Amino acid sequence: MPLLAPTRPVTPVHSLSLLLPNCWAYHSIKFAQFPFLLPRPSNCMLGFTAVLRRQQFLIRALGGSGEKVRSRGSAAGIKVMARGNFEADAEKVLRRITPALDPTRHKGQAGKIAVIGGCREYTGAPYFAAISALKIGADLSHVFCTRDAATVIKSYSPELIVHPILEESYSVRDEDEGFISSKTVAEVAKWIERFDCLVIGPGLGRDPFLLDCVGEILKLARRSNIPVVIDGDGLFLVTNNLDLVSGYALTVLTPNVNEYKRLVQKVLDSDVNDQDAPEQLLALAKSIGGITILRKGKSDLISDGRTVNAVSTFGSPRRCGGQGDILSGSVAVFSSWARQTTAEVDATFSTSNPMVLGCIAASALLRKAASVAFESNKRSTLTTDIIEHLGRSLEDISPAC
Ligand SMILES: NC(=O)C1=CN([C@@H]2O[C@H](COP(=O)(O)OP(=O)(O)OC[C@H]3O[C@@H](n4cnc5c(N)ncnc54)[C@H](OP(=O)(O)O)[C@@H]3O)[C@@H](O)[C@H]2O)[C@@H](O)CC1
Ligand SMILES: Nc1ncnc2c1ncn2[C@@H]1O[C@H](COP(=O)(O)OP(=O)(O)OP(=O)(O)O)[C@@H](O)[C@H]1O
Ligand SMILES: [Mg+2]
Repeated sequence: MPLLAPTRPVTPVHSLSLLLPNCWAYHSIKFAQFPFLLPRPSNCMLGFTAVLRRQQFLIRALGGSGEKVRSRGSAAGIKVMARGNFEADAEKVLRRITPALDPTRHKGQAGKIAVIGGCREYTGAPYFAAISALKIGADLSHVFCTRDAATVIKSYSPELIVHPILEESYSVRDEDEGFISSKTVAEVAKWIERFDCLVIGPGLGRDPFLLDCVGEILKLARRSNIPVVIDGDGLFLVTNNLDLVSGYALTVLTPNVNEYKRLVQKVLDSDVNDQDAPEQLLALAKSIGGITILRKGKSDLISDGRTVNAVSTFGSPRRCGGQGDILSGSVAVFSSWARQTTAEVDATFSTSNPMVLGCIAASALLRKAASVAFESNKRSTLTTDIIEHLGRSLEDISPAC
């Protein structure tokens, strides 16, 4: 059965949660809008078996035991936690992590983001990611790209700080590669400590020399403890060099359908299984050492190897290119805010992984903005239209004052 092809209409109130003690104060596993996890009158027994099988899988995957599941029980005696509508939770996450516009704060405190991407072919993707970060409320947004892409990206917006430092093979002689690579990494090193998060990959391209340099930048980010969101061609790099991120908890991967397929094949040596999508994602994130993965699709699924969350609010039926780039820039901002929030504001909130919270918030906001943009633009909705609605959509959920 396809992941989200319910045989009957469902509202998003179906939610299955297991609460397990672990090193976060607790972990909730929620499957919003996975109606196939719930028993149906027509295939009741099969439904129960599937629920039990999946619960047991998750409990095993988390190293817990069946007794630890807290339950209100269900009519059928199956341990199902009914924790309400997930979509409401996503808005709550957005409200909790979005910082107040405090006049005592100085420039930079609402977020400094850098996008590593942009080459001869792709200048739109890094622009979309970087400008989305600003439109949501980050203070500064940098782009590190190739020389060819830099002038183009600058011309899109004077708001972005653009560094033309990356080089592709065609512009570098073989004997200069070592020197150029060190120079490139040194340029990024001058800045890296100032950034709250790097977005690596939108519009990066697949030039082998350039990807090698970006691998070194990723190692530098990891040594410096800077969070990273890996998207687009950054995922191509990481899928072929898993050690770059394995076990680095401040990593978020945001694969689309193709990128996810490659990742699953490489890491789990299997095909994508839409029937057991949450379990497979959980296993994948766990196999890469507990990094966070946001699997994009009709329903966005998010896991850090301990929890699985879904964001399923309807966005827009338009699938124009660039929406994933908005998402990666947004995850960078929201996860940075979530890290600040957990440290400064709410002790009980620190029980949740800020990278996961950032993904939930970004996914919910993008979907809302896409839906509003589609309302007025219909079939001609473009990524730039969605970006224009990010601010208003966030304002509706979390007013600035
Ligand atoms: N306006 C812009 O600037 C936008 C730019 N964008 C940027 O585009 C880049 C690719 O992202 P995408 O989303 O097209 O990748 P995806 O769905 O995996 O591939 C689709 C098919 O294409 C192929 N393929 C891709 N790249 C290839 C390459 N370099 N060389 C050869 N083949 C390549 C791929 O083949 P495969 O890898 O499966 O062999 C698959 O069949 C990425 O940097 C993204 O950020 C987007 O964000 C949109 C807006
Ligand atoms: N079938 C779908 N229905 C509704 N929303 C979707 C669907 N597929 C993707 N999305 C949403 O669109 C956003 C972008 O996902 P998509 O899969 O298009 O990324 P992408 O291919 O990386 O995009 P980009 O063109 O920027 O590279 C995600 O937030 C996702 O939730
Ligand atoms: Mg993409």
